[in-house]
Amino acid sequence: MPASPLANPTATREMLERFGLATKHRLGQNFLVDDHVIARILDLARLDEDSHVVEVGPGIGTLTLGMLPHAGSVVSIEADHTLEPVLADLAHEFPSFAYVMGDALKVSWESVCAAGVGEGDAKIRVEPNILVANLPYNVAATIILKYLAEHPSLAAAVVMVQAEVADRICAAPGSKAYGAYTAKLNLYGRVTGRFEVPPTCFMPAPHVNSAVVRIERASVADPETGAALGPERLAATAAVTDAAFAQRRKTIRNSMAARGFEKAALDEAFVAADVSPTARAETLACEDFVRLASALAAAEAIPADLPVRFSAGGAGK
Ligand SMILES: C[S@@+](CC[C@H](N)C(=O)[O-])C[C@H]1O[C@@H](n2cnc3c(N)ncnc32)[C@H](O)[C@@H]1O
Repeated sequence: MPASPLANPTATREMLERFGLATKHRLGQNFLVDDHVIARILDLARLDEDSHVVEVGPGIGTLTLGMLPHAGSVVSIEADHTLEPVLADLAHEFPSFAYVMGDALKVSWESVCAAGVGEGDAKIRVEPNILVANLPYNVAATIILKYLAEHPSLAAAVVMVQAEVADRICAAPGSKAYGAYTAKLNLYGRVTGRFEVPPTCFMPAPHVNSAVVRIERASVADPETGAALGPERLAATAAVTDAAFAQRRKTIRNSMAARGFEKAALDEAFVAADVSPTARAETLACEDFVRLASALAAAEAIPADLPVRFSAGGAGK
C-alpha cells in the first residue's frame, strides 16, 4: 500500500492534467512525488485519531491523502485558488477533511478552527493540535515561528523546509546558522527529529536541498517563579531577543540601547540576569534571553510596542 496514492510522478502529472493545472514557482509549488518521503513524514508526525492537523499548502493533496487515514482531522490552508476544485473533491470524499482558501500568514485562526470536521449540521469546530506541512519555502520559516508563537494548541510541528532553514532551526548558539530566529524558536519548541530530502523527490525539482524537522512544543520556565512563561512574557522575550540581535556587530548593550532601552536599566538587568553586557547576541542561548527579559520586565524597562519579527531574515528558497 502506498503512503499516498499521489506521491509518484505519473499520478501527479495525471492529476495536474485532469484539473488543467500548471505548477506555480511563485507559490513554491514543488509537489512531493516520492512515496518513501511521505512515509517518513508520517513516521515523524506519529498521527492518531486524537491528532487534528493543520496543513499549510496542500497543493493537489499528496501529503493530505497520506495523513487522512491516520488523523482525527486535517484542515488545509491553500493560497492558490485554482486548486480549490481539487480540494473540494477531497472534502467531498473525506468528512474528516476541510480546507480554507487564503494566505496562511493572513487567514484567521478562528476560520481554520471553524472549518471543522463532519458533514452539514454535524460539522464540529476543531482546534488543530499539530502542524504538518511541506511548506512553501519563501514563507516557511515565518509560518513555523508565527504558528508556534500564536497558537498554543499546537503541540508539535513536522515541516518540510529548505535545508538552510532546517539548519537555522537546529543551530546551537555560537554556530554559523544560529541567530535571532533560532533563539526565538527555542522559546516555543525543541527539535526532536530531522531527515534530509533531495530535489529529485519533488516535481518540479527545486534548486535547493530540503529537510523535514519535527519541533516539539517546550515550555520555558520563569526564572523567578519556575512556572511556565505565558504568551505575553514569551512575546516580550522574543522582542528583547530581536533587539539584542538588531545590530549584530555591536555588543548586546549597544544594540539594545539603539532599540530604545534605557542604559541604566539595561546595566542593572545584565547584572540581575548574569549576562555580560559586552557579549554578542549570537553567543547567547534562549535561556540567557529569558533571564534578561525577565529582569527587564521586573524593572518595567521593556519599551512599549517593541516589534517581533517572525521571519528568518535571509533564509528562504
Ligand atoms: C511545496 S508545495 C506542497 C504541496 C503538497 N503539500 C505536496 O507536498 O506535494 C507548497 C504549497 O503551498 C501553497 N502556498 C504557497 N504560499 C502559500 C501561503 N502563503 N499560504 C498557503 N498556501 C501557500 C502552494 O500553492 C503549494 O500548494
